[in-house]
Amino acid sequence: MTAAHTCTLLSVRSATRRFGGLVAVNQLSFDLYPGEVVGLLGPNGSGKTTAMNLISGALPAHGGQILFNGQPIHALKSHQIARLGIARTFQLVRVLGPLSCQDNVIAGMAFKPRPLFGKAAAAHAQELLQRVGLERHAALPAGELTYIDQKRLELARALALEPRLLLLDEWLAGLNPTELQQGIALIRQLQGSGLTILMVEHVMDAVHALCSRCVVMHAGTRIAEGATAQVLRDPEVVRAYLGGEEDDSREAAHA
Ligand SMILES: Nc1ncnc2c1ncn2[C@@H]1O[C@H](COP(=O)(O)OP(=O)(O)OP(=O)(O)O)[C@@H](O)[C@H]1O
Repeated sequence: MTAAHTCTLLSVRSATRRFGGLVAVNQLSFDLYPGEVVGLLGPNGSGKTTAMNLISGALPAHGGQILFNGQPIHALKSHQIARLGIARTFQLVRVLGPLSCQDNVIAGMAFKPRPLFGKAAAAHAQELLQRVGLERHAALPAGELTYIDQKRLELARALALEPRLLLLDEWLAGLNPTELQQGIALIRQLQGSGLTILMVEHVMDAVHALCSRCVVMHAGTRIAEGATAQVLRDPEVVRAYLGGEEDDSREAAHA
């Protein structure tokens, strides 16, 4: 085993997922190393969210392996994967609207390896709310937050798991330019704390600012991987993005 292998945090190996005749993720492979922020890119429908769902256990894979810290996780349930240290946010924000922000974060703690209760949970929730800039809203029902603040709350709830790997699915989408800069700064802070982050992102300014490396998918397949600037100049990547919506070729090719 090489040195690179011994320090791999996540290893996706030929992961495959079909929906009927459609191969949404086709033999996808890539590794993540501790402390990296890596972009998972590709045009709409290329399989990015499905790949995130395979890693987090929201969907079972139909082939391949996913190892976290050397341990196979592809056959585990999502709550077991969360306990091992993988947390995520969703493309469409999922906060518990009627509950206070503090209670939303406490709900996230139920899945952490050493759950906290009572005052200890409340104090930790307050720390997490502070970390994402929501400390003044602890008692507010989550449904009353603005869109970016709901995103911040979802992040605090993911951090409540004390993850080693954070999966962000278009966390920066829909933010105005000021909010985007705040969001980028927040992700940078998380990276500074040693967290490893895999982010699906269409906002290229954010990808350039945050991701040292990118994996690019098209029609379910990895078409490029490497340093961000280099990958984004790759003619196949440019073609995939300029090509617009996915065609049906993978159905024909892989059914
Ligand atoms: N639950 C599902 N049932 C059937 N098809 C699905 C399902 N989820 C995803 N797909 C299909 O799988 C393909 C990949 O979808 P996926 O959402 O992973 O792409 P994506 O790259 O995340 O797209 P976007 O950038 O638009 O979010 C698409 O053709 C999509 O329609």
